[in-house]
Amino acid sequence: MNVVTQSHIPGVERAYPIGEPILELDSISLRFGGVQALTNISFDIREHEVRAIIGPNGAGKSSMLNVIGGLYTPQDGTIRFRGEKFANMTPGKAARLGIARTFQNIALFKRMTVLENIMAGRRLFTHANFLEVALQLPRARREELESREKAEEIIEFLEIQQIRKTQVSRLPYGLQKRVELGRALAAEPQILLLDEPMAGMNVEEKQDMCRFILDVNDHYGTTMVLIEHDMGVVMDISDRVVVLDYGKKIGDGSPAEVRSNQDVIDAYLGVAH
Ligand SMILES: Nc1ncnc2c1ncn2[C@@H]1O[C@H](COP(=O)(O)OP(=O)(O)OP(=O)(O)O)[C@@H](O)[C@H]1O
Repeated sequence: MNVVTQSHIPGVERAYPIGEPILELDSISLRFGGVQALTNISFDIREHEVRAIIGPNGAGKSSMLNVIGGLYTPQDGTIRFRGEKFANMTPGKAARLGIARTFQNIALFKRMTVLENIMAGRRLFTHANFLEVALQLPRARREELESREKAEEIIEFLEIQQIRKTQVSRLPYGLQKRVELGRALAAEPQILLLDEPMAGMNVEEKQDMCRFILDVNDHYGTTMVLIEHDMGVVMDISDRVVVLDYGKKIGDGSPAEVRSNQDVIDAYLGVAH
């Protein structure tokens, strides 16, 4: 197997070399009434890699992410996570397996602060009931402290200390996206699904987001699956790219391989986006 040991920083060894497939999608087909959103799609995602899904509008990228995250159940095909077969993934199962995601339209609690939003991402790790929290019983206090500690670590990592007590609705779009990344990280995911993490950002915000995606991958070893329209961004930060068009897979490989694939050039790269 071709193990990639090169870090995203040239000349530096990767702390988490790319490993075996952690997620395998086999012959996935998904229909909405008469619309065939995905047709017989198979590909895998290796542990610790940055994997991109690209394709023109309506190609099926979001549908694919929603199948992985358990929001959509495909009519055909299977998903394997660390070799275990799942005919029907659900959002709850995905979360328990360590699959977290961000959304195209920011899904934060707008009236809460940055810190509170990131702490909200810890809910998988908190078990205290309402009464325990209200009475501040030992388990509730301990969980609250752990959540806060983890949230503060993430805030420092994402360089958002200055806004930790700011209400999210007051933040510019690019920073809200960074907070959303932080909230997903609070769940300590093994796989992070990013739905157009750079959409609507200016060049500077995009550069920042790219850096944080690579930093997260380098520092935590988190496997990343991202959908992105900006081809430049995808080619710069991805280890491997899968290309969809009209719900079918037309390319799969390294950025260089995908770039020189004629079907991809015809279907996607030749089209102005
Ligand atoms: N919930 C749904 N109900 C009905 N049709 C849907 C649904 N979700 C997606 N589709 C259809 O499935 C096809 C693939 O859509 P999808 O959103 O997955 O593509 P995409 O590549 O993410 O597009 P975009 O880049 O525009 O977001 C489209 O024809 C779309 O209209």
